[in-house]
Amino acid sequence: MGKAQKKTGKGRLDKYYKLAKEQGYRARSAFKLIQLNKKYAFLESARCCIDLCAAPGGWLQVASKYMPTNSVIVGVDLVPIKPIPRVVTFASDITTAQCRNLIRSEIKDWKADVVLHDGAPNVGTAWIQDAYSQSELVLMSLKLAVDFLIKGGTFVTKVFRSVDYNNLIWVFNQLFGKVEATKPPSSRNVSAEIFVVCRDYLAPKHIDPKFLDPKHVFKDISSSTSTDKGTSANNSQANVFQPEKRRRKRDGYDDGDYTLFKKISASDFVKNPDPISILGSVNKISFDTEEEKQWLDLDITTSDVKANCDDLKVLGKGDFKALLKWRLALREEIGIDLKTKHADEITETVELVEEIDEEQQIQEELQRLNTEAQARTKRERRRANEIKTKTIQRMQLQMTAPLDIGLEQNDASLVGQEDIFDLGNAERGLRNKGAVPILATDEDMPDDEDPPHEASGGEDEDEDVALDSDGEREKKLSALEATLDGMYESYQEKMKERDAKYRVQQTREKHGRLEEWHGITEEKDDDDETDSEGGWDIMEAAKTRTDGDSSGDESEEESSLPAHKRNRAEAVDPPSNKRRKLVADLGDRQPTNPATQVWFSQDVFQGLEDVADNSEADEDAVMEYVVDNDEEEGWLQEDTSASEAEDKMVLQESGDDNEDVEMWDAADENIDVSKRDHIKKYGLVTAEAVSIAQRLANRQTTKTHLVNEGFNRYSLNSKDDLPTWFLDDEAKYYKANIPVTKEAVAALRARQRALDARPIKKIAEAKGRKKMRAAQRLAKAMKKAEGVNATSDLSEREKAQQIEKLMRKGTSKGKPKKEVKVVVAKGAHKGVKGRPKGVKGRYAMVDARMRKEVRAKKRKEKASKSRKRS
Ligand SMILES: C[S@@+](CC[C@H](N)C(=O)[O-])C[C@H]1O[C@@H](n2cnc3c(N)ncnc32)[C@H](O)[C@@H]1O
Repeated sequence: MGKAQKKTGKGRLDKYYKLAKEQGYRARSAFKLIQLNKKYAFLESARCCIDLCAAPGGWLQVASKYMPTNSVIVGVDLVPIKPIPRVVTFASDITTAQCRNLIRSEIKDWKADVVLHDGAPNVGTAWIQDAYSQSELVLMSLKLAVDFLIKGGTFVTKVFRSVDYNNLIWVFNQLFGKVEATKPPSSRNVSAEIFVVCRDYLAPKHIDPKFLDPKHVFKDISSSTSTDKGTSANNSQANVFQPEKRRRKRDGYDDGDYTLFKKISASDFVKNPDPISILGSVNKISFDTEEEKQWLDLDITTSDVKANCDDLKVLGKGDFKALLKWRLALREEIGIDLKTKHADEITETVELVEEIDEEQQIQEELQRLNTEAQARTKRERRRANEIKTKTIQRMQLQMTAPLDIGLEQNDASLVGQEDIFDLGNAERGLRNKGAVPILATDEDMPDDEDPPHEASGGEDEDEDVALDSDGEREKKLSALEATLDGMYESYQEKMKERDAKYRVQQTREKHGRLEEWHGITEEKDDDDETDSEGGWDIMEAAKTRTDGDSSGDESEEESSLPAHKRNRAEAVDPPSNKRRKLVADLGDRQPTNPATQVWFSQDVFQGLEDVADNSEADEDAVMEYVVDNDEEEGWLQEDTSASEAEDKMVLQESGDDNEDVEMWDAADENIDVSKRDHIKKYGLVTAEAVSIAQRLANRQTTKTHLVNEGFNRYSLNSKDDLPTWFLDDEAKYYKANIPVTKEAVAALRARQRALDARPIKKIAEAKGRKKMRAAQRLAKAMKKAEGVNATSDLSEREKAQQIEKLMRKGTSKGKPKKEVKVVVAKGAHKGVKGRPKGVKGRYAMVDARMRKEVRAKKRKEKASKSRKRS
């Protein structure tokens, strides 16, 4: 789980949570409705919508956004819902007649085109009031829906896969033309919730009340559950002893426990008197406590047992038996059960074993190994199948809204799949790839610890003798340069780490260079090996590294080299000084990694090669990696924002219809076009560029003149084989000085100011709220003033005074914020918990440093004010 993800509550702060925050939705569930609507498109044409169980209002926000203006939207929940523009809400229990009457009075004789229900009992603050179970709530919502829905209308409801699921679906099918159950991508995988979209309401003249009566709808199941308590255990037994053949009685999930994943601690499993039902009902046996971890080190806990404990849902009969045996052995080991074998019995067994002839032993051993291997392959195959099914399911459910940003990355069911396209890993992989030749070069070198320039005195002596003096000097020189380069790079690294200013400068420089850089110039290197590396390789490498965690090893290996060797190695093939363009044709390469194979074995990828052969357009099915680095100009993406400019690697998946994504093709590279595109999008962004443009516009210069100016002593320098530090220095100081005009700088500043002044959405909303409150205050004051004016008890003078007072209040800025006393947590206040002594009213404990910061801020403000005045 990533850092940003909250550890508790199913990692609540997932991408949809963040997206919801970003887009101003009150609940992440809003995306479920967006995705459902994307698939079934019921909101766009709806004129009236009723949302049952609507708090906090995420779905209402979506409805109000997607439904036509002037449509009627009504939201009901046990808890009050904060106002939403164009939406009427009230607090009521959807299972009551009062709720029905409220809706009726709201929509009058209209009929609803859509009825939504996302209710869940025991959710929200009013959970105590929830008397109904989820399924009953669904039925209640259906009862309301059939009352208000128009013929052909749509009812969307959330159901959980429980014992009642099939009965509910059956009822839906009686009342609607089309009933589909679906799980939108934003619905968490661990949740057993499913959304049923019932379309084409049949609007029968008479509906048998039994259809909507929980007693009748859920009768069968409840009777079976009450009489069949034993079957649940039997079912567990069946799960364990006939995992392949079993016909599970799909009881669904326990009420209130709608998670798909169940875990039990090893001690619970070992100590529980009914291990079989545990094996049949949980997904994993975990070893968390110290004692349990010690059990992992015991001989009886073989690697097979560990693997089996990890995922019980994929085990076969033999595996379950092995687990039960292990449990018995462990119980004996830890003294829960008495040892059954006496010492003499054991001796006897040993003697017996000795008697068995050797060949038979080998046969048995072979057979055992075979069975084990078979079981393992079977397990692997089953796992692969499961992964494949889940992937396909996800792809089917995946909708192409921009919000569907990928699949859940933390889903354990997609092991391996998520990191195929993990850019971070790929980047690391690439770096490590770059390191491979480095290490290889090092290994090829004589196995001594001497620095390169001293190597000639070691085992290389014979070779050195053969060298003429020039060659020798050259060799020494290049070795020296390599060392220098390495040292320079590590110096830069250290500077970067230490000096914040330097970092800012670097970033600025990078940004500065962004403008100067016009696309990807193919830097064809002599080093074919690196150039021929495709994006595929990188992905593969990244994947392998993640799997085997070898990246750490390699980098460790690298860092374990002596410093001078490392430096030399980097100098031999300085990966950080190259921008590589890696184009991988998917058709050319065969994935070797099983996870990758699973990914590409999906139906959607079938026939890709054929199509690629036939159509030129499909060459776009190429993944393009562009690797950049700190020293070189940044990657010129569409967005030049600081964070993106700092991204070192960008993966683009291009397609004909995707105009947003530019395809950088080495063969079809057109610097001018990309430059023009960039200018079109962002305008001129450097003072130099604006100055030149002004000169051109004012006819102070001509195109030919500019072209001629481009050929100068700065542009014709060959940069081949020059050390990095020298090139860096040159980039800083050795460049043509293009004159900039005051106007150009002013124009750019003005543009930046305009950009800065553009309020972000939140600010705009806050301003809107403020305005609305001010208007409300004024309206209230005016109403009161009218009242005062109308009274006959007051004299005209008193009336005027009161009205003036009221209007002053109405136009004031609202209640002044209560002053918060700042208490610095030092001296007597240090470490004080609760209210510090002698402090009255609202207070805030602050760090001493914070006060300094506040003072510094005030000082700065004061200074800037006085500067403005003068
Ligand atoms: C998952 S939330 C709904 C979220 C909502 N769709 C949204 O997007 O903001 C479930 C809601 O059902 C409400 N609820 C549960 N039982 C209810 C009942 N009997 N009547 C009305 N609302 C109920 C809860 O108060 C809770 O707010």
